[in-house]
Amino acid sequence: MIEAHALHKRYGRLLAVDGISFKVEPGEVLGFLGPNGAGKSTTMKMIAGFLAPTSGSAKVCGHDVQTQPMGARRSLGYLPEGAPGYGEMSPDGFLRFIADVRGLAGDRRHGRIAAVRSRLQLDGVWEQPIDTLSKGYKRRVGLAAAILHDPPALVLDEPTDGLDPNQKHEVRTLIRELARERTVLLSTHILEEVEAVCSRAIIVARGRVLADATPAELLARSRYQGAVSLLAEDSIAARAALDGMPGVSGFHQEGPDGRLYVFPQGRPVPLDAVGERLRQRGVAFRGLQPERGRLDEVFRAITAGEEAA
Ligand SMILES: Nc1ncnc2c1ncn2[C@@H]1O[C@H](COP(=O)(O)OP(=O)(O)OP(=O)(O)O)[C@@H](O)[C@H]1O
Repeated sequence: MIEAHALHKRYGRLLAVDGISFKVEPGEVLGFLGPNGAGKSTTMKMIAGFLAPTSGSAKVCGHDVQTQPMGARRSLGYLPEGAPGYGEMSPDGFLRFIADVRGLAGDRRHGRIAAVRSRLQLDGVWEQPIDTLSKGYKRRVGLAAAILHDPPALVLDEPTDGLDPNQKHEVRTLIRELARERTVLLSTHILEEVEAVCSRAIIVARGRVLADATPAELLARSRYQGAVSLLAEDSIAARAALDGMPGVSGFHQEGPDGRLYVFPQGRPVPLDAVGERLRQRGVAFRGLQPERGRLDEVFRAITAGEEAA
């Protein structure tokens, strides 16, 4: 379990974190989401014990990060933003170094290094300087270091930032696997990541929590949820045909192909009835489909006007 209680962090005149509280239970992947400068990294550094809070506290598996740092550090794996330091070292040297820092010795040390080498598929680059690895492999080395001591809780700061789509997919699959037996807090500003790996998301801006919900609950706030969309040969005729239809609240046309969105009123727009009505009125159309809602729109609505100065 990871807990934050009224965390505050002040940098001079800037209150970067302004009373953030949450709990992450085992088996949960909590996405920490927010615009640039929202206070995500600062919060994660306070949970990881790299930065002292101005006030408030954090606990990892019941250990207070400030007053019981040894217990908290033992229980937590932390992936900082960007690439691992010590770029001149190979994954082999770096992970042996981390094992020393973590106080791993004997069979356990040997076993854990072999376990992360295999789990993160580092065989092919084991002796290569980290500086010369691709971003995807660098991130794998960072994750290997974070889980080397087999901690029950993980804090991952933007784990897929800067990776190409294949590497993103690979790291997300790994996170989902790791999360099965752990508590995971990850920060991101990539909305698709929330849907791909998170069981819950907290949206922060200017150091405050603005929303705490499951991805499905967030999607339910989208005006696109329950809408249908279609490509009409004559979209003015399509609008005229559907205008006033029960359950339809309005229209919006967008995108390079001029897709027409039909918004719901109360309950989802009935897809079949829309198709039937267009056919009856002789309006040619294709690509009629239901819409599931858009996280980007919900995120924008929640954080509008909340960018850091
Ligand atoms: N050491 C520091 N000294 C002064 N200000 C800082 C320091 N570290 C961060 N800040 C400021 O605190 C605010 C929060 O920064 P933080 O890095 O926590 O945000 P973030 O949500 O992680 O942003 P990003 O998505 O860009 O990484 C920003 O305005 C940032 O400029």
